[in-house]
Amino acid sequence: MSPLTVRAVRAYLPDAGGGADYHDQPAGHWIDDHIASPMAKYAEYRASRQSFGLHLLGTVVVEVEASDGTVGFAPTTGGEPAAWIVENHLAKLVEGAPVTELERIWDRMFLSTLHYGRKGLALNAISGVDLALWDLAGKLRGEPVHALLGGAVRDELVFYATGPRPDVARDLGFIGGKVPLRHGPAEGEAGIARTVAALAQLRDAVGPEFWLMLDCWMSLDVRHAARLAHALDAVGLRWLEEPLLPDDYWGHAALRKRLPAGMLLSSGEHEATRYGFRLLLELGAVDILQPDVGWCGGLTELLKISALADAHGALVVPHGSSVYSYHFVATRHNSPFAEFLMMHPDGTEVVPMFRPLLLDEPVPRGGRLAVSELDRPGFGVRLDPSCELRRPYRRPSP
Ligand SMILES: C[C@H](O)[C@H](O)[C@@H](O)[C@@H](O)C(=O)O
Ligand SMILES: [Mg+2]
Repeated sequence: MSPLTVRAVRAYLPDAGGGADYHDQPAGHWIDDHIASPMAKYAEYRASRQSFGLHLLGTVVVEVEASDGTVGFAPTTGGEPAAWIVENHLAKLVEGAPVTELERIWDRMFLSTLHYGRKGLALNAISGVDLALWDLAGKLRGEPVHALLGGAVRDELVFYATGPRPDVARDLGFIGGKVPLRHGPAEGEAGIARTVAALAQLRDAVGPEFWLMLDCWMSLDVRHAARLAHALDAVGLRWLEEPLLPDDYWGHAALRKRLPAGMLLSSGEHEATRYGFRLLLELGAVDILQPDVGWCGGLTELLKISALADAHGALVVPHGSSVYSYHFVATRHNSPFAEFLMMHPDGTEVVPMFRPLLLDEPVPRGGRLAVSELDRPGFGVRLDPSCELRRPYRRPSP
């Protein structure tokens, strides 16, 4: 019997916001409420990250159809430009390939886009195709992706929650709460004082044992980050996250040496491929790597990043990406917990992270998720038919 091949690759855009581009939310959502960013040095862009376009790309849904009609899919961030890359470039390299050749397909997608890729949008597009191929592989075998990855090393996943209410996260059973930094260097000492007061209040609310983390979303410089970290020493932060520009590997390494004892440094959600993460590891820049499986190159690349990190004794706790990272976390010894992004508008309820895109999207209950809840073929989720999709770069069927 001839091997199954990829018959078609398609890229769709949902008509609704949210989904994989979870920053694409209506006004008033906590995730766009005065959160520090590199653009906050410009006062007009300080109150909202949407004001400088953080939400503009939107979600892209990639489908890969096998020659027997089976379809795998995955969403990621990238919107219409990513759809163009998938339909007008990557599809040329993927259509006709045996569905089992994920490594060779990945290599061809990465090498053929080097002249405009390496990181960012092109790697988001490659990640979407790669994740859709893993979903297809599971569906063809009738196995959940975690089984294809060598099987679970734990029976349940435990989660920390990212959002504005770590007090609610604690009551919901999460192991920790990560809050966004709101005041960057442009707000000077007054900004530091406001952050210290807010975090001290949160520490009082959650008690001494509950993990508290601060996500700085690339907004600081080494000097300000070191000053802020020491001002927060009494709060007992578990880690300081992504304080500097992602390309400032050297700054991360210098800052890590200047943090208070016991405060870890995490980064990586805007990094891509084993090459970028190798630089973070070899410079001793981070304690915890946080690749996003929809942005770093997909699951095929995340496995390489994970093995490299493991050899360096670093943890890999993927940036919130719903089921697309849960199957991975379930199977990796150096991924002891996972992130859950609280996408409810005020962060007080657990709702599916990629809503309104998916059906059967599992969510933590009591801050935990049994691996058995992932035991459906592929990534175990379906597209919600009520979420309209359009295909802007439709090509004639092969
Ligand atoms: C909450 C943070 O500001 C980001 O919006 C979030 O997407 C990311 O940095 C995270 O770690 O979840
Ligand atoms: Mg982050």
